[in-house]
Amino acid sequence: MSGETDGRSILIIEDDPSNRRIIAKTLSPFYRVVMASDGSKGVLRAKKHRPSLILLDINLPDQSGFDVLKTLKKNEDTRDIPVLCLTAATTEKEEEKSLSLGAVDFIGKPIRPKIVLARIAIHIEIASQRKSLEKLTQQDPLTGVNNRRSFDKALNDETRRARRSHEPLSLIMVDVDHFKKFNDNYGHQKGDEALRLVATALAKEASRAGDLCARYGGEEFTILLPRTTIEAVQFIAENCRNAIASLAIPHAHSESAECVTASLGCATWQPSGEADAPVPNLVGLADKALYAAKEKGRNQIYPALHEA
Ligand SMILES: Nc1nc2c(ncn2[C@@H]2O[C@H](COP(=O)(O)OP(=O)(O)OP(=O)(O)O)[C@@H](O)[C@H]2O)c(=O)[nH]1
Repeated sequence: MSGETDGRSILIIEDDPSNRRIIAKTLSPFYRVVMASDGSKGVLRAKKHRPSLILLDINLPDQSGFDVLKTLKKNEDTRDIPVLCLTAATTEKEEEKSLSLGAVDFIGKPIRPKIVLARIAIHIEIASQRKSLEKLTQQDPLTGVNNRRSFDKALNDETRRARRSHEPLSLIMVDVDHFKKFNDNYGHQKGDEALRLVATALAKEASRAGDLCARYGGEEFTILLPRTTIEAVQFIAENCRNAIASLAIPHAHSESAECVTASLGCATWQPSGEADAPVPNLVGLADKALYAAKEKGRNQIYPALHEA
């Protein structure tokens, strides 16, 4: 262990002050330590601090540690945080219950500091490897932005969220213009480089929390914009178009400009509030708008054809 926290933190949910002190003293040279003396405070601090790991005492004054564990596992913000359970009365039943509710491990009291430290280190390492793997499965390897699979999932999640909140959901489809000619004249490696630059420029424009920029396939990208109105999406699309043209990647064989440009189509869904109202095919609508932008001469945006 390096002796530095590296931004990693541990939340200790334990009612016994002397145990809290021993654990905190053991951990503080290596981790930032946050403490809570009961289950309710523990859940609140877990949501607020999003610690790297939680040490959870099973016997708490206000509620059982099992209930805290259930709450943590149900909540989107805390469910992926590894939880290590602690208890004095180690019975097989308790141990089995903790693990089946989603705890990663179980430590019996009295606390043996070196064992606690070693187990924490193992579980933090596993969690960090899992995070890296998860990121890899969501990323397009060429450009580093989200991949199609990640986009499909986000579209599904955001559609459900928009239905619940009645907030608008917008989508932009982006297609690089005359890209076949770019590859044919400058080569595939230069083509790949151009796609990377375009992706980075688009990701910068879609940087609000919840926005998602993804490579939809080939030289086509998509931007998902929750809580974005039909007017706002056009503004963002125009910024994206401008950001790509401003890269000034020479494209002497384009019929639209002297540099790499893109055409963009927008679509917006404003949920009506009726629970069974049909969900529009946002990708299809944005694709139609994109086609219209291409037809009109490329290097331009085409607004949503109609409010879906
Ligand atoms: N370098 C590179 N090229 C790609 C990649 N994926 C797709 N392409 C190329 O993108 C080009 C897309 O060509 P088309 O679909 O004909 O479209 P276009 O030439 O851009 O024409 P318009 O879209 O009508 O403006 C093809 O030549 C593909 O080979 C990639 O990962 N790297």
